[in-house]
Amino acid sequence: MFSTEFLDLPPLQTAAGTVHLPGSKSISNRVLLLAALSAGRTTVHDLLDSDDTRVMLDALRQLGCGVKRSGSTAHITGLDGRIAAPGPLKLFLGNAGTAMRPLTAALAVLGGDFELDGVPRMRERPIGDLVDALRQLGCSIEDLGQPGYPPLRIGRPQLRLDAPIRVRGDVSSQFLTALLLALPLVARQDIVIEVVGELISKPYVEITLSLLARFGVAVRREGWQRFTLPAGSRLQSPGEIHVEADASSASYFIALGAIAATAAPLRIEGVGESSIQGDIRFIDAARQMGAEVTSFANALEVRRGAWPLKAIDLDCNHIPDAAMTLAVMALYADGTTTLRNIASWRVKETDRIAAMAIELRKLGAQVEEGADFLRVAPPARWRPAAIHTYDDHRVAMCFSLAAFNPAGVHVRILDPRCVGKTFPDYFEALFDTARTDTPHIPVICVDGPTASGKGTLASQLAQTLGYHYLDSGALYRITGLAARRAGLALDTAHEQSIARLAATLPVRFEGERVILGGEDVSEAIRSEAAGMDASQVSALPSVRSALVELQQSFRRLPGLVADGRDMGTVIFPDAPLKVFLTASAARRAERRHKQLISKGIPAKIDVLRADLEARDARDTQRAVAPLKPAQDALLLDNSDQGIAESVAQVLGWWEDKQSFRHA
Ligand SMILES: Nc1ncnc2c1ncn2[C@@H]1O[C@H](COP(=O)(O)OP(=O)(O)OP(=O)(O)O)[C@@H](O)[C@H]1O
Ligand SMILES: Nc1ccn([C@H]2C[C@H](O)[C@@H](COP(=O)(O)O)O2)c(=O)n1
Repeated sequence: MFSTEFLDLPPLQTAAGTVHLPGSKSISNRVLLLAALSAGRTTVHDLLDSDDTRVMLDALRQLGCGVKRSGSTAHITGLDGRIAAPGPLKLFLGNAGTAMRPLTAALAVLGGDFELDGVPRMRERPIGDLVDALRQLGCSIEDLGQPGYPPLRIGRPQLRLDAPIRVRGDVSSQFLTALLLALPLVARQDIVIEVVGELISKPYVEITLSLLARFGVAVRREGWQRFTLPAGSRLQSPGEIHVEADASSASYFIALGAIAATAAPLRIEGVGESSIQGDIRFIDAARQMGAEVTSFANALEVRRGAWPLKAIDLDCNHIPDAAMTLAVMALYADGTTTLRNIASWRVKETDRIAAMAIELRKLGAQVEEGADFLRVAPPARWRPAAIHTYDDHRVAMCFSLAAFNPAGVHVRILDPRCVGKTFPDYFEALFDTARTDTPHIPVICVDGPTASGKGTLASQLAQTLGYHYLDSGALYRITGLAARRAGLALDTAHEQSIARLAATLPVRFEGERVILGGEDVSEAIRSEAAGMDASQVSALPSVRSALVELQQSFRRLPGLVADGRDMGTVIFPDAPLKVFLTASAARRAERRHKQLISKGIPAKIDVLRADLEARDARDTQRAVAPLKPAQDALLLDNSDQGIAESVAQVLGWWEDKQSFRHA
């Protein structure tokens, strides 16, 4: 997952390959709660691992439920309708509506002493209609803050089950879902639920009914107005259950295929058109806009059909979450798109109608918003934009698709980590399937003499920007080590043999570790002697040529920070930012001395200084790719600068080259 403050998306052009979708959030959290409340042990396969499922699992553990996880499988030992830890207990449910609403209902009918709360936005998400329904039933629920919103305190109920329970269905279908999931716990007699108002997001209620059936409870439904839980209903574990991949998450890749899969279809693994999730009907909307979608049992293939996409006017009540993706597809349409009946967007993770309108306008679109609709006309002129994401995963994911704009303007996604709610590796999946010409992939080069702090600076830049990192010196160090181990003298007489070694290095980078032929050589290549050997082999032209392609292969989306001696002059001459980092020899010797001593390696400062000056001399005087600043490099002497200052300086230079409008 990208945990950076922002993520810059360079212009993206096409898409291809296969994406494997994570499990559905809606199904995962329903299944977890049902498994926890039921009798027996349930093994849940393909469970989504995300912020929302984590808060649900934590809450279930606190309630005394047995939870064991291994990878995407969870083993839940159910409570069989009795809470092992009836409180007092405080449950923190983040911003997970799929945890807050059903847990409120389940705990309220079972009774105990519980306080349920979440992040500040959760305190703005209404729950009053559910609380009203539960109070009709005789549940004890106290508003601890603003009435009708979390936090809530739950006490012991005095249940009255004979009269129908009336619940509003026109604000959120989660209120009805919460009652349906909780009431089998107390179905000593038939329990009737009546929906007041037009029920929205019906497909989500269908998911609830179908999962209840898997747990042995057959709800009788009369239209979408009346639901009966038969007397004697009891939640019973099905033993094993598989979570379908998330159909709402599929929408970003269906849209990606429609916008950018020009040569071959994009394959989406995990859901097919027969999914039980309502958002799968996003496919119909995408087809209307021009996508060519083929469905398989558990996969989809999508490619671009009509281009530009066709503008649509659509009632989106049945696909409330996925419909946000349509708003971004509308940027690529041949006219104005109208998305109707989306009032529920206003009470989601953020006010999504307002958020989408503001951010789409930043890109240059003409947008009109109403209480329950959004109208989007594509930009006459695209503008680069920094997209505010409002701690809303869907805003972040759908706006990433704006990076395919034909004007090639850059898009910055602020707080990309918010995708952790449902699709932690969303951006990784996007970068695996998006394609762009290599020159579009940004590279920051940091060249300079030894111990100037290149590695420190470059790796911190990469971390801050979410870019890949290339320590090119490590490749010469590994080559030197491999040559020594092969018994080769590091001289021109052995140049071809060493070059052959370099071209076929069995090297792997695992985070900070360097693995050569299965052996961890991370420490071995860091010695001063290995640095000298690297300097020697790096003076051999054939060795340098042998390593060019490998170094250039590190240039991958979303970008690269590379450090070395010739990054800006030879390997990435088109890099948009080149930094030549220096510090006085005295200061560099001091730093190296400190570095070695801190690792328990004895060293003498004057010897280190002589060594690094010898290395500087060889690196700058060699015939091929000598150490020197590229013509367009910015010089940074950090002799009197700390690390943070150097990093801030270079980030400032990088920022000056960007053209984002900040919100
Ligand atoms: N601006 C700075 N101020 C003080 N110390 C620094 C600064 N930059 C780096 N250092 C320290 O100097 C030491 C050498 O830094 P680093 O390993 O990044 O240098 P390098 O240029 O990559 O060296 P080499 O080319 O030999 O790999 C490290 O201990 C690092 O923490
Ligand atoms: N792009 C590069 C990187 C490194 N070298 C050579 C010269 C250095 O002395 C040696 C070790 O590099 P370090 O790990 O200290 O950065 O490798 C080079 O020629 N070109």
